[in-house]
Amino acid sequence: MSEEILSLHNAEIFQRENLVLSNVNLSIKKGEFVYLIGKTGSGKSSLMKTLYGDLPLEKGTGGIVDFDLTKLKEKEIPFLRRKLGIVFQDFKLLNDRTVYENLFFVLKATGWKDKGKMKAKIIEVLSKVGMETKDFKMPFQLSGGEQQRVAIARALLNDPDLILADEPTGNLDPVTSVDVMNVLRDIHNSGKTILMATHDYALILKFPYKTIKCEGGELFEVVQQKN
Ligand SMILES: Nc1ncnc2c1ncn2[C@@H]1O[C@H](COP(=O)(O)OP(=O)(O)OP(=O)(O)O)[C@@H](O)[C@H]1O
Repeated sequence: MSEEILSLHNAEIFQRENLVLSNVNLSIKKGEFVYLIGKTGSGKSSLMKTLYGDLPLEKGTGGIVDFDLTKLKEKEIPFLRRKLGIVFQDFKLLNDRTVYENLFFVLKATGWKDKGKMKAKIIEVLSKVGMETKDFKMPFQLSGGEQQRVAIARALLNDPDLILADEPTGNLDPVTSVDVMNVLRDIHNSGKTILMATHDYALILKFPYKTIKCEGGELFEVVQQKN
């Protein structure tokens, strides 16, 4: 049986005192690609935030990589995030430094010391997203799709066990979205586990993977029709 990398049992997801999702049961195994879909405001981001320790898991049980979400302490959150690669809709690159420096900054902050190894790692992850020739550019000199590629490269730096992508194509046009999705698919095909929140149904049809839907305050697995 393959290894479970994320599990939630009877979890309740809150935004402060507001219950957003209840009775949440979710299991993701190593190597899976899973979509989290649902209308705006249905709770996708709240669930993602609970998974990376931005919202506490107060009811139910949950485990992600090697961490118990019910017992997660403030000081453990950076260590949890090191095992996760997180990709956001708005890229969140530092605009005052180059692509290379953005990635170098993360490596330094996560304890890397050897400059040669850091350089090799940066080239490795940029090559995975096809951005190795643009390492000297500032983020604002890149298109949205290129910025998201760099953000995906940044998420790969510490060889994460799980990638959480919250609407990674939300700011991109349909053609660029497919481009970025091709990158995520290649990363998945190389063995990575990915949970991606999206409301882009066209992408799901083009890149079909297991799909979980947030609706009416609960989660359901969507059974995809085979044509
Ligand atoms: N910081 C907050 N404080 C209180 N309530 C919030 C907060 N952020 C979101 N909510 C509420 O929680 C519910 C779920 O929001 P969430 O952002 O998780 O939805 P979503 O499915 O990710 O939506 P979208 O697709 O628009 O990002 C909504 O009713 C929203 O109004």
